[in-house]
Amino acid sequence: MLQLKDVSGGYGETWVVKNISFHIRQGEIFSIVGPNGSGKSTLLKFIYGALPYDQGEIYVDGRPLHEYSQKELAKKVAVLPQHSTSAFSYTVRQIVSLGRYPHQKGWFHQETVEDEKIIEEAMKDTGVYEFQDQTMDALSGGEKQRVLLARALAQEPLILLLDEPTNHLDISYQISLLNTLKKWTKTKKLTVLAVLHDLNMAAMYSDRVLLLKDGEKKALDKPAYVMNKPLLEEVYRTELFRKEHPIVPTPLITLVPSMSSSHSSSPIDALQVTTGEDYVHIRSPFYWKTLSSAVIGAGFGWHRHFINRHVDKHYNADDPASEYRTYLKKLQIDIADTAGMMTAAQLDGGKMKRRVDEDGAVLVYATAGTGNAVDASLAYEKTSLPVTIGTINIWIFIQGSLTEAAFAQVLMTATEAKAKAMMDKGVVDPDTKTIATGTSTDSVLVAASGDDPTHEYGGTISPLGKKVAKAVYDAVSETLTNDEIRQKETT
Ligand SMILES: Nc1ncnc2c1ncn2[C@@H]1O[C@H](COP(=O)(O)OP(=O)(O)OP(=O)(O)O)[C@@H](O)[C@H]1O
Repeated sequence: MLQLKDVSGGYGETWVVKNISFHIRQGEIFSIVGPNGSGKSTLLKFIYGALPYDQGEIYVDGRPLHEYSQKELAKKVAVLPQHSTSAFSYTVRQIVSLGRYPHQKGWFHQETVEDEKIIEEAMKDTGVYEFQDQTMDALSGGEKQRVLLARALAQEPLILLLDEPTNHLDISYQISLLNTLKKWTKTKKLTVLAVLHDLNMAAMYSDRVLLLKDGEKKALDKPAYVMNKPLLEEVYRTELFRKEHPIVPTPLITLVPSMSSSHSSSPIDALQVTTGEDYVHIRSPFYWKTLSSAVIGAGFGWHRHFINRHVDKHYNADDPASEYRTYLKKLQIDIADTAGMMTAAQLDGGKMKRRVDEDGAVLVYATAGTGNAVDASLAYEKTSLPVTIGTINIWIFIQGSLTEAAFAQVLMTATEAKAKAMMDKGVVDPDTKTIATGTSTDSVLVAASGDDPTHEYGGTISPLGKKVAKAVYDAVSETLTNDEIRQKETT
């Protein structure tokens, strides 16, 4: 649909675009990204004929660009430029109607019923229909942008060129615009070429991305390959991080503010433990990166308050998370900073274990009740829900940074160590009468202080895994002993 072969050019003698080639297929969303001044807008200007290029050739729908008259080109290519001067005294509808101009015949450019239908559809799709009778000067920057997009759509082009289309738009219109474009690539076979500054928008919506630097092609591929940390760091000359989007299969690029992440003393030593009537509170002066199944703050997060709350064995709330938030408010602890667990087990039976070596320190805190002990291998036979006290909560604080793989491996290591502790203590599933591997409501939290060292692995025989396994085994074994003693005392 749109092909560039070795295109170079610029302003006067200096080429700001150098030897660019690509072929965009029909229905594709293709974006151009790159730092300021890398030649993105200039390349777009070549394609819509606003600036002559010095070398190479551009083909639109298979035909060389220079063979098109302006009107012929306007039937195939519509543009939403970065800076456009719009006629302020015209109404929205009049501006959008201009999009039909290349399709109208005769001297008077009479609007047909078909034209009217297309104009209305374009206004509706861009959310400007309700102010169609207002003049452009009465609109905000974002609204004007949407009117100009409606005009470009009314043109019914084969190819839509957009230069930073989301510039003035609030986030809901950014998403809505890109969703609309995506829809049109499917329903109308529209081909989209967009200059985008937002790498995440480019990654989420583009089929392919061209990365430019100083007018040259640095990469041209699917977003998963172009959004490559070392490559982007080199091109943008800044430190950034790549993560995977939590909902859709696309990379997410994030920036890191310049903050010192090293702590003056051991981060484990900086943890303060306080005990209330019905809770144990571990607080830190700084945030820890956590992965947990806590009631509050589950999943990946950043926290500096860790609460293990004791509740009565008959505790029953319709919405435990909401009830827990009310509880934290009463304690005047900031919910956003908190990972909070619950247990009906006695908190004073909890155990803390610390392990230190040259690779840093690990602190494990565990509480245990075993009334709901389960043998995982026979859990499929169970039909009843947990009714008695019985949760093992394990918190693992690790000095250093963890890769995502290490987080996953630490969870495995801790689970294996817990299961072995249960086995050695002879904890039995009350239904199956076989050795239990955990309880049905166990919860775990892994927290990393975020400074040095970086732990690549957390498996059982890695330096980190060895410390975690031993500390979890010891903490769980001892808290199980306490639970056992308590049960004997109460029976
Ligand atoms: N009209 C012009 N006359 C002379 N030089 C220009 C002109 N427009 C742009 N340039 C220069 O060409 C280079 C590429 O500019 P261009 O606008 O294509 O970059 P860009 O990648 O779109 O940048 P931005 O992200 O800042 O919009 C820059 O060095 C710029 O200064």
